[in-house]
Amino acid sequence: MEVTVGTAALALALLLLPVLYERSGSFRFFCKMGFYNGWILLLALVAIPLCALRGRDVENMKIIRGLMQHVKHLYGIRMVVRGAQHFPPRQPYVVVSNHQSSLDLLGMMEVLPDRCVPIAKRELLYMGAVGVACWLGGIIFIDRKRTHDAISVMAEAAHTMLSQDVRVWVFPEGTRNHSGSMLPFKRGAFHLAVQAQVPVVPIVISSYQHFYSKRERRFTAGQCVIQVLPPLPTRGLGPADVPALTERVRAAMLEAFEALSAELRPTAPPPAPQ
Ligand SMILES: CCCCC/C=C\C/C=C\CCCCCCCC(=O)SCCNC(=O)CCNC(=O)[C@H](O)C(C)(C)COP(=O)(O)OP(=O)(O)OC[C@H]1O[C@@H](n2cnc3c(N)ncnc32)[C@H](O)[C@@H]1OP(=O)(O)O
Ligand SMILES: CCCCCCCC/C=C\CCCCCCCC(=O)OC[C@@H](O)COP(=O)(O)O
Repeated sequence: MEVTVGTAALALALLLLPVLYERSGSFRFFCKMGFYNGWILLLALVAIPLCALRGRDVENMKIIRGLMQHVKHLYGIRMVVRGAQHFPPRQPYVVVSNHQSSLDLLGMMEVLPDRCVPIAKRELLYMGAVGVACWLGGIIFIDRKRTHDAISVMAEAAHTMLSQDVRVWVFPEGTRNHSGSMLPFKRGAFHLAVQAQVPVVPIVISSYQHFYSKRERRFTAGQCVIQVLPPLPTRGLGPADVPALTERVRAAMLEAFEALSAELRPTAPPPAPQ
């Protein structure tokens, strides 16, 4: 009898789910984000054996990129890349980009150059299969609570970039930022570029506000522009130049971010005729 009641309750709940999905924006939001995380976890399980054939290797980022590129279609997100010609050919560089949400992975995978690894917080390592896939992809992990250790890891990265022809992708805001602007930039990425004497390539991912908002629990289809800005050389610069370089790059990125936000903002409907 208990089994029958339980089964009936489960069947009813399953029947109600599509209704709830249709009627509740919040429920839809949580379903979409849950599926996003679950799907990435599943993709990581596919990526692990493929990447393990090489061991920990930057070339594995091509596998991760390839496996991730369809995800935007599942959500109806159209991605437009502008300025891809600005990527310097055949040389190491440091990419810096704004960081709004875990959705940034989609934009990153859209433009990720070959032999380019992100710098990520070490907590990602403990996300089960995702952590293992990230490790196999050669992602560089830093402990944000230990500044001295993080700086050592980045100094080592400067060496690796030159000796192994590797590019590095950093989110200089250091954390996700949903404010609709950009946080002050931390200087690690710019020290890294100056230490390795390689250019900084700024990338701006347009605001998600018109199709995604964590606060409002809104996630619909939409368009995202990924704008690659002209690289800034660092040859001849030293540690004393890092603050000015940081501010120059942030100002250029903020200007591009605001221009994209204005361009993509849905235009208000025309006023109703009197
Ligand atoms: C298909 C299968 C899929 C499976 C896998 C699925 C998905 C994975 C795929 C891809 C993964 C993508 C990765 C995801 C992205 C994750 C993004 C993140 O994790 S963001 C968070 C981590 N990143 C950062 O924090 C980078 C930015 N931070 C910095 O650069 C910081 O400066 C810092 C180095 C971390 C240190 O920060 P802290 O707050 O502790 O200190 P300060 O910034 O105030 O710096 C103190 C002082 O030190 C100087 N400094 C900084 N760096 C250096 C350096 N390298 N060398 C010398 N000096 C340095 C700095 O200038 C300050 O001094 P001063 O105040 O005098 O200027
Ligand atoms: C055995 C443990 C199993 C745990 C399973 C966890 C499952 C998680 C599954 C998929 C997660 C997919 C998203 C991973 C990539 C997220 C990248 C990201 O955006 O990181 C945030 C980081 O930039 C800044 O962090 P904070 O904003 O400071 O916070």
